[in-house]
Amino acid sequence: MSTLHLNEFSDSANQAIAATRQIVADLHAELPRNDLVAWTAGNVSQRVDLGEDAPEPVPAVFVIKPSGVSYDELTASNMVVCTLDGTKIDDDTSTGLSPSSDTAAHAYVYRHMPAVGGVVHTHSAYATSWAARGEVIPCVLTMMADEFGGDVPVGPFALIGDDSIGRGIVETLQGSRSPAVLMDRHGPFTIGAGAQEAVKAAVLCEEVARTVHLARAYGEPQRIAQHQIDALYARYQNVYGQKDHA
Ligand SMILES: O=C(CO)[C@@H](O)[C@H](O)COP(=O)(O)O
Repeated sequence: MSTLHLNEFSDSANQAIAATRQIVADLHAELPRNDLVAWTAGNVSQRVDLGEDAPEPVPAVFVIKPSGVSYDELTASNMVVCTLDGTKIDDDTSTGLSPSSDTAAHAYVYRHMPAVGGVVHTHSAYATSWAARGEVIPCVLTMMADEFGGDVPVGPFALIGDDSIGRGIVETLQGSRSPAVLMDRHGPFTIGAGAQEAVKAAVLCEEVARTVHLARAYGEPQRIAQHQIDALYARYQNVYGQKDHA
């Protein structure tokens, strides 16, 4: 198939893509702000559903950062637009501006988890130290029950560059309440309804990785009973926060 260009999409699709490029560029600033990344090693993406405006066979695209570019230099105009097979479209960025090296993993998640609208990857220090040991973070804090609905699971060891990481994320998170997976000896990947929710999960994943690590330095924290985890999860997911307020 020849390279798609943005001008093949409808006006409303272009507006949705432009808005998403701004959202994804802005959310990348949260990674260094929350101390989740070193240098350029972390990325955020968000799906754009094109609905009835889709030029067949492209029902959705996603927006992700270019690889290896400083967070300070990320703007809406250098966010890369890809089809769900991970191919960059002609998106008015330079042809030399390659998407993140984790693009194939994000694309695999979008293809296999239709409810997921945002994906984040970081190498945040404490979560990555659990990943380095291949150790599940046990649900010993109410915040974990709230956000993750249980333990933060570990996914398989997988090499970067093809579908392997994406397959590991999907295998681990499909059917799980957790929006975070610690990929074995790599680091955390998080998902959400949109990129903002996935960034939130990345921030909270690092927070619970840090606090459980600190707790274990002085003792053996106890896992919360399953019925209490279920009650906390139900309350946080359904009652916490403001109604009709992002
Ligand atoms: O884990 C790795 C590399 O080992 C990746 O997560 C990269 O560190 C992400 O960098 P970008 O290509 O997104 O800039």
